[in-house]
Amino acid sequence: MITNITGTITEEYVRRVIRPRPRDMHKGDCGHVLVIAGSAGMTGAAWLAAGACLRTGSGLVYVCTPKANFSVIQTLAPEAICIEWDEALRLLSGDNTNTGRHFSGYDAVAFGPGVGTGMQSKRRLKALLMTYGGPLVLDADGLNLIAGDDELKEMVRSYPGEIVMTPHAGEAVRLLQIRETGDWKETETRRRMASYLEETYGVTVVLKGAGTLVAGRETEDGVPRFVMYENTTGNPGMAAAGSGDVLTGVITSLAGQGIPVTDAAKTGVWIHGRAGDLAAADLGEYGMIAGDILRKLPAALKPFGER
Ligand SMILES: NC(=O)C1=CN([C@@H]2O[C@H](COP(=O)(O)OP(=O)(O)OC[C@H]3O[C@@H](n4cnc5c(N)ncnc54)[C@H](O)[C@@H]3O)[C@@H](O)[C@H]2O)[C@@H](O)CC1
Ligand SMILES: Nc1ncnc2c1ncn2[C@@H]1O[C@H](COP(=O)(O)OP(=O)(O)O)[C@@H](O)[C@H]1O
Ligand SMILES: [Mg+2]
Repeated sequence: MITNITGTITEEYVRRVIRPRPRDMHKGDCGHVLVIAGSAGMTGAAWLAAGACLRTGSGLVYVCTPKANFSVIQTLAPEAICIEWDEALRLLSGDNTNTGRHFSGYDAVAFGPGVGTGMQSKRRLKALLMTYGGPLVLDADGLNLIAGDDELKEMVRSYPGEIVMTPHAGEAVRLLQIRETGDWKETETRRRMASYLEETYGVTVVLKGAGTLVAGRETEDGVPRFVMYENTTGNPGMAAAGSGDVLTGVITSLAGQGIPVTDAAKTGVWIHGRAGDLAAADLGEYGMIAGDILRKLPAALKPFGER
């Protein structure tokens, strides 16, 4: 297991990934994404993740959430399209009849924030892994479901497309089924967890927290090699409910815009942390909430879109 850091995620790097938009771009070029999130009492998780997709530049954002959440999400983010699971699955499997529009499929999908860990969520995650083969971001209850089900673990390992997992330390320990005796905040422990998760699941891993780590593979001279980067943005004001749901949306949006998932993960954590830093500068680390990080995403992204 490699625990050396390849480097840090810097503004210069982000500038290479997020480019000014071509003048003739249209919304079909910016990614159609699907966010599967929320449950009764957890509307916020769905709004924060879907809102972050919109604010990161996705062309079209579908939110799959229980019907009871629709009116809240349509009020907070009327730009998003709310759908129920049956329709999401139909579109995932390429059936676009009855949509009244041309629909060529989702460019990226997120699964997990606030969906719960019951049988219904488990069945849906299995159906998603079997039906969809594109870029997939797994967070929160998506990760908790995988941690408790060997069949899901195998489905993740054999998934034909690219996956990003975004655990916090508590979720990482569940996924690794370890009884971590070291300090979860200790640098070496965090690096070992990120590296081991990447190796175990064969996915890009975003181990969240102060100094978020991104572990994955990058190809050099045609050969994939293990890489691990540490983020340089963010602050303790982000230790607030829903901050991670915003990150899920940012990474999903970038992946849906065609950025390879390890780059989407690296760029996403930097932008998300920068938005958190802008929120802290305005409001302070005590009073800021996840919605403030979401509202600062445009300011965090703005310099990279300027010609
Ligand atoms: N408004 C909403 O709808 C919200 C919904 N949420 C959803 O609530 C569900 C439960 O997620 P939680 O993460 O709260 O619960 P978890 O039980 O997964 O994680 C919290 C536990 O992990 C421990 N932990 C250790 N290291 C940690 C670290 N570095 N960061 C965070 N926790 C660490 C904490 O002490 C705590 O005991 C998820 O589905 C999540 O998406 C949350 O995102 C909060 C907001
Ligand atoms: N002390 C900190 N410094 C920097 N970033 C932090 C800090 N605490 C939390 N964060 C960030 O906030 C987010 C929290 O995500 P998560 O634990 O999943 O919250 P939630 O599930 O409530 O949305 C992560 O992106 C994490 O990196
Ligand atoms: Mg979370």
